[in-house]
Amino acid sequence: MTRTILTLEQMREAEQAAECSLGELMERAGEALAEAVALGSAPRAVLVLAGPGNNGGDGYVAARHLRDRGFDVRIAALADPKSDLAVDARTAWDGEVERLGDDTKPAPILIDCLFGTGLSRPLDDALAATLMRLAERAEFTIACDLPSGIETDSGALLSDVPEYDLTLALGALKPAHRLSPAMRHCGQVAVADIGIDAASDWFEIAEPVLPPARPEGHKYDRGLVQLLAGEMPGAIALAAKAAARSGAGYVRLFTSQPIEGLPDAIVQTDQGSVQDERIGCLLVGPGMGDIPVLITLALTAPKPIVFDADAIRHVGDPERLVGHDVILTPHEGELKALFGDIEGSKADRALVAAQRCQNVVVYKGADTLVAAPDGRLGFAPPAPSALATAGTGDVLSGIIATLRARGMDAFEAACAGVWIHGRAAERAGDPLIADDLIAALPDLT
Ligand SMILES: NC(=O)C1=CN([C@@H]2O[C@H](COP(=O)(O)OP(=O)(O)OC[C@H]3O[C@@H](n4cnc5c(N)ncnc54)[C@H](OP(=O)(O)O)[C@@H]3O)[C@@H](O)[C@H]2O)[C@@H](O)CC1
Ligand SMILES: Nc1ncnc2c1ncn2[C@@H]1O[C@H](COP(=O)(O)OP(=O)(O)O)[C@@H](O)[C@H]1O
Ligand SMILES: [K+]
Repeated sequence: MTRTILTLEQMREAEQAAECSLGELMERAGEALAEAVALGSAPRAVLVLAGPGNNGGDGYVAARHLRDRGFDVRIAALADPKSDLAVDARTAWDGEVERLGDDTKPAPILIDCLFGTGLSRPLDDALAATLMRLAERAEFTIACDLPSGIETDSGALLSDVPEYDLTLALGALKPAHRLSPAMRHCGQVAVADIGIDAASDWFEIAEPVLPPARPEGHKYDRGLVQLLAGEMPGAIALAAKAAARSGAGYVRLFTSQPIEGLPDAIVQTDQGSVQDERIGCLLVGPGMGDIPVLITLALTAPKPIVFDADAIRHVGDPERLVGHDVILTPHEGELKALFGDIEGSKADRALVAAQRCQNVVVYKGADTLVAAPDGRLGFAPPAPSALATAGTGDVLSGIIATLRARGMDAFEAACAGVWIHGRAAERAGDPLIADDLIAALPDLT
């Protein structure tokens, strides 16, 4: 299922537009938090850390519901509640409230309700140290909405942040749940439906629906991927094999020097034209090296193109791509080489890049984003860090080129490719080499 992602501003608008009162939203949030804890653990000792805002308010509500479910609940508050809603929630809790500090005793279950989307500055050192200590001593840690210390729109860590077992996002995911470095601190991320109903162009990329192959179809129906080889045979071989194993009907490689060890089914030729009507998608960049003329050649083709790796560095001016049908797959360095320094969060940078070249941009990294020029932004679910090894990007561009050749729209193909790539990595294990991803592709495509 696709999960919506809302920024701080969108979240606040959605809260105001909700059909029920804000108090009711908080009641549902706290109840959902208690439910999540009860699902993860039999009744035992719980410590709720409550901040001064509405995140703290959620904590008082959760405490009440957990006590009703038989949990032995303590609350440690950083300060008295400041917001009206939090004051009401505090009033409805008739148990004791400890003052949070160096001497606060840990409990096996820790619920962090210190700060959520309203965090405006780093936690002070003593508070961050107390939070780290209590999280280390707990057996099950759960963050309400966001781990405290995380900036919701950028995913930045403003101070030391524990790694939680579970984060319960209220109403919708926030960008930080799917941006680095924050996302690795969230653990499993569940969304509580509290009655917020907001549409957004931002979402978490979900399992794709791939185009079915026509039973009576021929090889071109399944997609002809045309690769333009350059100087480095290893990278182009990975991309070609990934394209073939993603279900392309035909993978053809224009190369002046045949590459040894490729399956015979991948046709290698030094003849041919990028004008061939049957081409479903061109792929240029993996193993390209310093042959910029390949970009000029590819841009004469009236067909979709994937530009990866060296091809991205050699485009020169992003506006050169306007009017063409291109997917770009840059990592951080390649994005910077083509677009220069762009201000803002990774999400902002991805969208500015897509706008400037008027094409789909797959902005890779530990967090990968897929941006469209119309403002759609897909956030990849977490993928194994074992992907940080040479050649995995070549595999990704091969997958995306095939999905494009199979007839998927550029944005859909890019999102689907990113999702499949991450799941292939999960199957390949840790450590992995890029070739292992290819072996996992047939089951996923
Ligand atoms: N969205 C929804 O539909 C619903 C949202 N709900 C919940 O509301 C949460 C957002 O609540 P929120 O806006 O009150 O902000 P919150 O995160 O509690 O923190 C603000 C307080 O902390 C303070 N403060 C900030 N940084 C600080 C620091 N470093 N060190 C010390 N203090 C610091 C700040 O003070 P100030 O900056 O004003 O000085 C202010 O007092 C959201 O995450 C979700 O849990 C649900 O209840 C209902 C449905
Ligand atoms: N720490 C990480 N966690 C998850 N995925 C990662 C991480 N580092 C890199 N990746 C993914 O691995 C791939 C690396 O691609 P790229 O940087 O182009 O490498 P190469 O050029 O060697 O193939 C990208 O899909 C990227 O999103
Ligand atoms: K929190």
